[in-house]
Amino acid sequence: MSGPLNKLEQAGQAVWLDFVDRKFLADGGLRKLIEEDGLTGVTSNPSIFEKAIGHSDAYDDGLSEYLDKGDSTIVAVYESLAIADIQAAADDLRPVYDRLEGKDGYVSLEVSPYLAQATDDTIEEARRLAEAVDRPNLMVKVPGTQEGVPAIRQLIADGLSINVTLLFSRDAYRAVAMAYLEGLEERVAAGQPIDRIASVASFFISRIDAQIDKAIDDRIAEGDPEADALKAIRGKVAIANAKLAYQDYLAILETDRWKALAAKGAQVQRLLWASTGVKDKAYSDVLYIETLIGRDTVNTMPPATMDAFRDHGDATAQLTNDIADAEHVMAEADRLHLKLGDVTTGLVTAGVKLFADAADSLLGAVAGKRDTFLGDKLNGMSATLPKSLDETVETRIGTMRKDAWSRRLWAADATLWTGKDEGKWLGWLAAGKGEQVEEDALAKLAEKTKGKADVVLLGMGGSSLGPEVIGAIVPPTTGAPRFHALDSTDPAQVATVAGQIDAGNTAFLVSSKSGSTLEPQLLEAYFRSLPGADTKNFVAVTDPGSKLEASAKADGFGDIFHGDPAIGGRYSVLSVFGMVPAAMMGVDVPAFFTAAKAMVFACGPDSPPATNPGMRLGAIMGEAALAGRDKLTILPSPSLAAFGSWLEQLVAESTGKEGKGIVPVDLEPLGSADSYGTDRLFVHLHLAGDSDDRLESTLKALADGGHPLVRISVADPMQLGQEFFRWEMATAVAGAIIGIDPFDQPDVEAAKVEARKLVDAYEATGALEPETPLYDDGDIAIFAPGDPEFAPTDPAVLLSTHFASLVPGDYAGFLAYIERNEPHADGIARMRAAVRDARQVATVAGFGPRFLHSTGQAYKGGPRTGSFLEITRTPSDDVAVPGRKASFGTVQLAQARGDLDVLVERGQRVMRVHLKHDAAFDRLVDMVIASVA
Ligand SMILES: O=P(O)(O)OC[C@H]1O[C@](O)(CO)[C@@H](O)[C@@H]1O
Ligand SMILES: O=C[C@H](O)[C@H](O)COP(=O)(O)O
Repeated sequence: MSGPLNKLEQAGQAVWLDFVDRKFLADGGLRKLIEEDGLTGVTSNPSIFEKAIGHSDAYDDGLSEYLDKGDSTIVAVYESLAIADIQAAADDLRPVYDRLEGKDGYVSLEVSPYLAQATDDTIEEARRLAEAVDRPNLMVKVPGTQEGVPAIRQLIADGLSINVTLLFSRDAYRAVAMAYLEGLEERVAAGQPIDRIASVASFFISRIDAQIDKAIDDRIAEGDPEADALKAIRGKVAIANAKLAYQDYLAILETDRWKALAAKGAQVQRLLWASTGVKDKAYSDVLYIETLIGRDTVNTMPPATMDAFRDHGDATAQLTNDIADAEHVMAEADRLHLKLGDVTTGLVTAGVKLFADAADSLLGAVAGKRDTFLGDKLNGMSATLPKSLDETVETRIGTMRKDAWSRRLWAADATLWTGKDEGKWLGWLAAGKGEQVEEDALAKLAEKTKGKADVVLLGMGGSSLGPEVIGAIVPPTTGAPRFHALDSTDPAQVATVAGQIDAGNTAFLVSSKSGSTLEPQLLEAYFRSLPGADTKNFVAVTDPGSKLEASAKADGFGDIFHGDPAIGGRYSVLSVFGMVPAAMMGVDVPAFFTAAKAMVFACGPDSPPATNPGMRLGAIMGEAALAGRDKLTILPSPSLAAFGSWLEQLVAESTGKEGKGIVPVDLEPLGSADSYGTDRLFVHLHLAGDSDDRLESTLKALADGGHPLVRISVADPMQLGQEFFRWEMATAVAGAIIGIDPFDQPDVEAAKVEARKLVDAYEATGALEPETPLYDDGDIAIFAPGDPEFAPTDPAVLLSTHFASLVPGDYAGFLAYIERNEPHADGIARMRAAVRDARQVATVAGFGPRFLHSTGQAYKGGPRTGSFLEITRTPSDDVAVPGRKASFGTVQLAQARGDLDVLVERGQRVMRVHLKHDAAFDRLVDMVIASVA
């Protein structure tokens, strides 16, 4: 053969192809080039794979095969495809490699561009890729950044063949040339062979001209007096730079250091001309080939450039011609202040970014294909947002991608948030993969619990809400015990649960991360005192070293499970705090995690924000909050109604602080679309099979009316774990956008301190501190200690004044320290609907003390837009706490008063209505509804 491409070989230059594509390989395209054009190598980069994989369906068969395994990360999927191509190309080139005894015949695969600034990670990744590709004619491509240089030295010393990429300056080239020599010297010193180690230094051409030429054009357009001199070097700087780099190469060959290595069989590190497709169409399409032909060099050509050279290239060697001219061009560039140094430095950063962008886009494309493949095994999500919110969300997603939020979140980078200790609180990421629980131990516990009639969980907030939601939504196996979560000091509620069980045939679960929360302590004392209760049937779930762990051990609990201290309570549902109760209530935990995995991987570090369901939802929540839509209104389909009580703790306690945050609105009765203000973000969670016509038509009306609406679809209740994980990620992301630490709860302790003070005083004196009501008729009493504006008067006036202060953007809260039962929930719902419709404000409600460990943080620390009606009552049948003077009823009242004091202190509006007997509740409901009518 004697075409121009073949002639390059005679001039000492190797022809490589800067392109990979599955179909091209499968069709024998590469073998044809090897046979007909004398091609001896192939290069790839993230942009090349992005074009190949991201924009064609040629890879879909391979993709399905991989995705079938179920637990592949997106990077693993991408790598499997890329590696298969690289192996195929390496196999095509293997005869060349063998014939040339390892001097050529290489295929290059680049390390992740995300690692270009990390030496150790680059080393690790290069070793891993070399092992995975498992071909002697692989060159691992490593960026020649400052951090890349020591990695290159190490990898050469390891015995890998390395293609150093992203070289733009002679200084950078000389640094990697030295790293190559050092790596070889290290091997020689260790008595290892060096003759099969190949390396190329990829020196980029066209990207330099693209920058310099643009600067020249701008200067000429501005009327620069040096226009002629500038024009004279247009399109010449990159070539001159490369020619001089080649002179540097020749100089290295003259050193004794090199000669010593050569004597041991070392191969030269060839300069490879990369980026040789012309970017300025005004230039000859073979400009960056013809000018750079010389001995022991490589030119890697994009297919079009290769075709052009085959067609009309001139293979005369010119690389060492006109060196003085090259020096003159460089001197002129310097004199004309074209700042080549800055350009080449900038190109390295831009080059890393460009490849990272391509990788993001590629991973996004793979993620999209993966989602399609998974179908409804991955819970779906769609959003209808008003235009301005949609734009800010997309802009945010763009900056999140550029700033690598997916990777940084998984890498526990606290600078995503406030830069404090957030990095220590990300154990929930691993928990999502099931890494925090031991399935065998749970299976044993499930077996042990099977024979019991009931399981009663005693715990608060993060230690009870997740299990309660699982119990309400996920179907247990048949014959499993009934499950009760008790998170109250309300005497009636305690008595209700006690009345439903036989303590001798019940498994009790005392659940507290800190192991020092008051309520589970009191409840444990109470249930252990019931006839038939046996501590062997008690299980503790707590963090290692807690007070609960010590007492459970001392008291002979049947089992103790340890939580992960790197997980905060509200993020703990996929750890033992959710999974121990799940196992006890008969949920198939391994199957639950298998179903959850699809979301965990979809939200993985390699899933760019646009295709990362947790990140996208977090961006919507965060941006909506910043735009004043800070009331996250949860509208589930009937079977998912319970989900909100877990979600509201996560969102409220995580984001509601420093006067900022998101106020979750759960279980608010559905209103007409026009009863909602512009401070709402609606989220509809839908379980397949559920239907609710009124809800559906309201959702449609909301979206049509310009309200933001996120719709989430869950195909199967076993996929509930996906929602736990999605929302954890989303909340962490929303926290980052809002600018707070989503893992602390700075305002929760204050109410506990106030309640403790009152209880301690009670234990000492036998009475709670007296208070003076504004109104008392023997049925109800009203207090408003925080507001001096209130004078003793008629209750109707007090209530209407209280609600009259609500303006759009505010929210009304009903904090009810009474039994959580249906009649109470109904009454509260009626009051909420009346206030919402009358004042066009969001309404929230919580039963105390349950909500104190959940949404209470946001009510105290979040936006100061709340106006609360606290409801307390004198219980008709109080329940004593064994070993204490204070009864459950007294403790509950102390908690309510402590809560009120702190709300007042934090500048929220609050009025308290005390019911002197249970029947007064209905009267209160009527009075509230009348007060806003
Ligand atoms: O599991 P623990 O330590 O008993 O805490 C229960 C709940 O109380 C809180 O600390 C709030 O008081 C929550 O964050 C937590 O989920
Ligand atoms: O190794 C090859 C390089 O990655 C490639 O030549 C870069 O070319 P570009 O500047 O056209 O992206």
